Amino acid sequence: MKIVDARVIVTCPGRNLVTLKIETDDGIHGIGDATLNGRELAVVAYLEEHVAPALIGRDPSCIEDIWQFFYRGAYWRRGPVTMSAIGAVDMALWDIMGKAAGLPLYKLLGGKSRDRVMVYGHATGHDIEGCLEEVARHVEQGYRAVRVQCGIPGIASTYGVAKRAGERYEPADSSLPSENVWSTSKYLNHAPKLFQAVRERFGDDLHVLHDVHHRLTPIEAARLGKEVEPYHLFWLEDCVPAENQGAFRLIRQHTTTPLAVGEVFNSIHDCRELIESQSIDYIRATLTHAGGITHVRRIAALAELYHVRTGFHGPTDLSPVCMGAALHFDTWVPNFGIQEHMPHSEEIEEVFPHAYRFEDGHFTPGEAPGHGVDIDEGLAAKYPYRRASLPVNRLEDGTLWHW
Ligand SMILES: O=C(O)C(=O)C[C@H](O)[C@H](O)CO
Ligand SMILES: [Mg+2]
Repeated sequence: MKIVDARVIVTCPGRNLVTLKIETDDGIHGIGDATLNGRELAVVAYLEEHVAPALIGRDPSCIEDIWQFFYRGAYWRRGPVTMSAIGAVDMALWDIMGKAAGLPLYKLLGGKSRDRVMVYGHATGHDIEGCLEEVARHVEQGYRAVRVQCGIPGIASTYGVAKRAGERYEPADSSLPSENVWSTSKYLNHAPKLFQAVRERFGDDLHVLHDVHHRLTPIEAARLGKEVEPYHLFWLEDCVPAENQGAFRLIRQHTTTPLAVGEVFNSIHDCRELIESQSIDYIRATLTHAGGITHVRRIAALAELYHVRTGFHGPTDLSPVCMGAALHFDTWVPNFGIQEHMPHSEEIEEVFPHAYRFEDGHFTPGEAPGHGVDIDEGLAAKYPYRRASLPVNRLEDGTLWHW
């Protein structure tokens, strides 16, 4: 089998999504997600100029060699643009090989380690009461695990809170970055009250998660982790920016609240120290942004040695293609923890027909060969690209902060 075509499809059914489609001479095609939120066209250019032409004529079954070719062979290693491009190629090749073998991807990876994949949904509210209503809605839908985020008194807007009640939260909310204001002290005073209210209303069994979105310093994160211990969070996510992996040791020394990190990581080198020092509990690096299945399974294997489990990033800025591939990975990987789930809009679901299904707080990947997700190119063409940027964040005195 040989690759005869590789092309990039950009579509914006409510948000930009980038898909690589690889076709072979025996009529099998595979697709991969290459969406890098707010920087979509950078990956498109990388794929179109440097990757797609070099794929033509290659044997798609040489998944490892093709991965090495684009990683080592590029000389300029790592980074979100390169690794998202490699991730899309890798996902598409696994899809092709699953279809060629007539097997769902999880069987190629090593088979089922579980019957279904637990996911967490997002509850967001302008205040604690609004958030509790959203938690209740998720519980009614069957979710066993819910991420809770709410507005902070005295701060006009913050990460994870939808503009209007009942609306979906989409962070890439304007053409150029909108500006948020942040106050660590107001946040730290308020956040524990939310978890207390969730426990009082929903009891002990619900898994409760929270995303700090990189805003604290290590000692502030240590304070938060320690203060919220009575509420038994499933995890506290991205409590500090993680360029300094050693910083997590300090947080770890102070708290038993489980820590999750890694949605912005692109390679095993971004988390090796975090994992080996046993400073975290969940690794969130995704198939799309961290070099695809071939690379993320190396991360998962390292993590397994240190009792670290997977908790893949799964926002709407990753397409159903990534979600489908992730659900196969989750079904197989021995050290699975949880999978994030932000439902895509109906328009997006129509553009990407898929075999995966939600039922009772869990997903199953389906039995279709490959990852089980396809793209309706005719429909995709009806939604042209629109530039959209993630916000930036400033402290109350104007200092640019982590968003
Ligand atoms: O889903 C999460 O945990 C996020 O933090 C979502 C991110 O803000 C989003 O993917 C940025 O593109
Ligand atoms: Mg996050």
